[in-house]
Amino acid sequence: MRSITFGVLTISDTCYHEPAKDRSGPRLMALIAESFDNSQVIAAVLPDERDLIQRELRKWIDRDDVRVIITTGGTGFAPRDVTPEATKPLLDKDCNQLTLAIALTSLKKTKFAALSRGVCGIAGNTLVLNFPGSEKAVVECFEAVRELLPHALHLIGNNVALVARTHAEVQGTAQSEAAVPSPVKRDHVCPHKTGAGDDVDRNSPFPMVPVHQALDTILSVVQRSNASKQQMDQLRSPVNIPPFRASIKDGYAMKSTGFSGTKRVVDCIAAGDKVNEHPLQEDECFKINTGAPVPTHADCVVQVEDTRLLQRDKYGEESLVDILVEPKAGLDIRPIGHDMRKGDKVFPAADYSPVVYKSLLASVGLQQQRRKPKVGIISTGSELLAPHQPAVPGKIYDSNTTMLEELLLYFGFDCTQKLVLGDDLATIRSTLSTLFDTVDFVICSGGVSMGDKDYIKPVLEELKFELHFGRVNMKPGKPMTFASRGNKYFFGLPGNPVSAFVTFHLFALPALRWADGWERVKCPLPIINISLLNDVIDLDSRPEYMRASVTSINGKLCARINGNQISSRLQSIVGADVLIHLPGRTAEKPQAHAGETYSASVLRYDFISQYE
Ligand SMILES: Nc1nc2c(c(=O)[nH]1)N[C@H]1C(S)=C(S)[C@@H](COP(=O)(O)OP(=O)(O)OC[C@H]3O[C@@H](n4cnc5c(N)ncnc54)[C@H](O)[C@@H]3O)O[C@H]1N2
Ligand code: MOO
Ligand SMILES: [Mg+2]
Repeated sequence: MRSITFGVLTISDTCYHEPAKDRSGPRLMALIAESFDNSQVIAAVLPDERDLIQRELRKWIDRDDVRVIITTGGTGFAPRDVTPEATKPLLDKDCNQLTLAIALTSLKKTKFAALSRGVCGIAGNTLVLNFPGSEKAVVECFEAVRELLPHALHLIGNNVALVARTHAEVQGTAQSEAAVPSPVKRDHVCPHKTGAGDDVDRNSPFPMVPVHQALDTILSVVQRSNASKQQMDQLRSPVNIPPFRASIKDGYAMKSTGFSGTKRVVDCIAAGDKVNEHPLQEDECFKINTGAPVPTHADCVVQVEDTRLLQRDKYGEESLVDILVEPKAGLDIRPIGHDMRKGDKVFPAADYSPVVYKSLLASVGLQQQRRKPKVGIISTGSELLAPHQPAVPGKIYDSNTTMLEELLLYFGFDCTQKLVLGDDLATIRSTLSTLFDTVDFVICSGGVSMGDKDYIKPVLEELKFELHFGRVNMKPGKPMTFASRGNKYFFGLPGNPVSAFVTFHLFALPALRWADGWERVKCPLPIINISLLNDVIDLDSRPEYMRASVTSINGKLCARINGNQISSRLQSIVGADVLIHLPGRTAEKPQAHAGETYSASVLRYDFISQYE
């Protein structure tokens, strides 16, 4: 099934200079994704410059896959509002009635809609619609045309085969009848509420949301706790580091008021010794080791390399050394509290790395636990056997419980509960209704797709969870589900082991980090650009997250896909350094080729497998 591409063009001087201020463009993209399965969106932000707008529109109109362009902004009466003027010369046909439909819908909401001069028309095979710039107006205008779009595209195509296909594409179904399309579905009515599918509509009621939108939703729903940050902010050191004046070098401690030349070695001081308080003459010194306490009456250390041994006593101990450099006060001594003073903040900034947290705590003699989100893991499936059980016909070994627990530990989170449940409505219902008494997050695998034993979504609805999304436009991981009730969060990862692996990294991990107070930018895995080594890869209609291993070739990072990518084949995670992000297939770009650069999420710290 081919996807349909929408173009969303934000036209605003302000948004052009500060893209973060663009709310209407992203809102339109979200509306498109939730209304039309199998849609792609390309987007751009331009200033109110007629030539620039026209050039971008022309480029998009010339693309085969772009079937609808929606502009937002620049339709008003201000001198710089030129969107309609930029659009009109490109149109082959005016669509005045569509313009009227938008105007009538908007006028019902506000009389100020009369101040929008947006036009609608057809350019080549592309429908172009001018919407006003405000987010509210964009939602209203989209509502006015949403149900008309499938039929409009159908008619613009004017080709029976294309019409049928377009219809199927826009509806997100594989059916190819060319009947008048029914309105797109948005209601969250789960067909498996009773365990039996609805006979009339056998499609999922959940729109496929784009990956970035799914993550945005998660991070806007999950509450960010500053408990960890506060704990780090408030933690004061109970000790000085070093607690005594410590020698930085192996050498000789002496008085700087003395001189270079011959000195008697009066004693040897090792790390762990008490501070030596004996009087010291200017022609005397102590032999001393790195990390050992500098004697009270010495004020500098001269490293062994800058000395010469002159004599040993009868026991073989050094007795006379020649100091070859001028001793300077403070030389090679770390003063008390040099690295951290008693009462100082242990963490100058929040750092959530368990390595950092635990080692700094250890350095000041503390062992305190950090408050982290409480997480429970569930694997669902009546076919699952624990790895220690003997093989049984019809059953398979459960890899997800182990995988999810190890991933939590790897990323510094704990698993407080671990459960394996059969596909049984009552068990799932009763377990979920009590599990949240003790955990904040449940990361569950399986039971979220279209089977009559996929009970997760109906149980969540029964338990009054809000289902934020139930499908994501990605491969693997399509049935990925996220729900919440108050500050309790449920991640329904698809059961296929690789789907669970990928969706854990892309959604559950960022959510846990966010809940733990991490900065937004640090919540997802780090992303790098990487060059593809495989000759040709056929792109899927869904954006795909392929497991790949990284080779550094003359310093350039390159990735090779790890064999068969079917979501049941867990072996594809062996040696997987990154998830390479391949875009959904378009007519223009059906394949990925060697040498092309793609983004990739780094799965682990030691992420380069080979150097060439
Ligand atoms: N009619 C449709 N069927 C399916 C669709 C769809 O859109 N329409 N989506 C497919 C996709 S994509 C995925 S992914 C799976 C996910 O399904 P569920 O989340 O409901 O998972 P299950 O059906 O329970 O299991 C799927 C698969 O994975 C195996 N599995 C499950 N748990 C474990 C485990 N803990 N360890 C190892 N393997 C596990 C299970 O035996 C199944 O083979 O749905 C497709 N179906
Ligand atoms: O999306 Mo499913 O996760 O392809 O296997
Ligand atoms: Mg299933």
